[in-house]
Amino acid sequence: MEILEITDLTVEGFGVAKSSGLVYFVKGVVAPGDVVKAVITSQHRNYVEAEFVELVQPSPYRIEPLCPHFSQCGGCQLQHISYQEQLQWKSNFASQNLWKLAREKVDNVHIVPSDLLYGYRAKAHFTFGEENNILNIGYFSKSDKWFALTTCPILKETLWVTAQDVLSVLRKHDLKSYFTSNGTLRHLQVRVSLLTGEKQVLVTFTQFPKNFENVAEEILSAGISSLALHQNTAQNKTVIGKGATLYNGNQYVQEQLMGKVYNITPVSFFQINPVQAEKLFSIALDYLEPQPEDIVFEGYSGVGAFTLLYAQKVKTVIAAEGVEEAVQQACKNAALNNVDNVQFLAKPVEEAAGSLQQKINKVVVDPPRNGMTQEALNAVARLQPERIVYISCDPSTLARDISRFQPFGYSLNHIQAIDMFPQTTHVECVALLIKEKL
Ligand SMILES: C[S@@+](CC[C@H](N)C(=O)[O-])C[C@H]1O[C@@H](n2cnc3c(N)ncnc32)[C@H](O)[C@@H]1O
Repeated sequence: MEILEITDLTVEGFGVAKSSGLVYFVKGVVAPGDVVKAVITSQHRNYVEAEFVELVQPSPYRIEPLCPHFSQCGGCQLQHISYQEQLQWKSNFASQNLWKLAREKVDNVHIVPSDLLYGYRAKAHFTFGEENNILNIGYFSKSDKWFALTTCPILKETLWVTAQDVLSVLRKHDLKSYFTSNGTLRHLQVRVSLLTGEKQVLVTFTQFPKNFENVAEEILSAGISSLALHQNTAQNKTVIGKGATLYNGNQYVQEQLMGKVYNITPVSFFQINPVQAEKLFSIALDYLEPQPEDIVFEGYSGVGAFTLLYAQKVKTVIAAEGVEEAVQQACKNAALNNVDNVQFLAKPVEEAAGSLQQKINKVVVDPPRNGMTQEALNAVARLQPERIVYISCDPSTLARDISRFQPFGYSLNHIQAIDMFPQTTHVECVALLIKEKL
């Protein structure tokens, strides 16, 4: 048995400790500042894996987690430490990555806190399963076992109530779950609009029930304005597959960001915490410093959530997004907001950035978690924009990409983090890269 002082947490929520020149990764509910007893589970050349056994001395940052599923769930890795300490962890995580991967020294990356510590998520997806033979909604645990939910406090209250209403309808129809009972019901996704209060539901099946029209009608009559039933036969846990989608009620719900309105379908990517997204985008807007003569290239533009916020302040925007459906949606959103100076390209950034004819003077990128490919990054750097605004949901891939932009003459000028997902280890950042004048 080892006695270890936990000094940090990994993104997965494992404790980090150092002892006798070795780094320990400790599984279990531990907090920075804890002194714990742990048992070694495997030994590697320069690190050791261990499992928490008992607390010797609790960290001063420890608090009682609000959610009864906390130890099992794995979705909220930081719920047991104070909010101030969560923010500190996120800021350190960004600083450490910037130094380790890009040799950019930024002490205490400024982080914008969230006003809501719980009840902030406007969209969630659940997996169906049975507990004591009763259909329920749940999540997969840290050890990949399905468990039924009695609550999920990071969700908006109306979202949770809507999920329960849909569940009641499905229970009446005696449907069984795919993942625990070989039935047909797979996932339930719910979104609530902060702008209109509309509720949007997506139910996925391996096979539609024979009476699906009745099921749809009953779900709609529970106060849901937009419903999609989707068929997915994939033998994995993906929500959306290749099967048909049947829309009932409205195809869209409307959401708003900084005065712009967006139609969102059940399969569109859209910010799940619109309040914090506005803070994120206003920092990105500051960094972009849009001017009437600017020609901007935006990569990974999704449904145009950020694009529409600055387009009318610049001359032209060329925006590239890899998912065709999102591009169609972006065009509709532009029209809805009378924005007519954006050309949306349904192309990967790798291809789009390399084929531009115009001189681009500013770039915005908002890639997925794994960051930019070297090919996309080269194509963007070759445009030689004077500034690049990089929106990122993973400080480690952000730092890696900053280091890849450095040989092209770019360096980090400003960076801020925004807490979009309190209680979790997710950190969103906006960075401004400026091209040095030779
Ligand atoms: C983090 S989202 C950003 C979306 C948008 N900026 C927003 O806030 O709504 C990343 C987007 O990049 C798209 N994407 C992923 N790889 C891509 C690629 N190689 N080229 C273009 N778009 C890509 C995804 O479909 C997704 O819409």
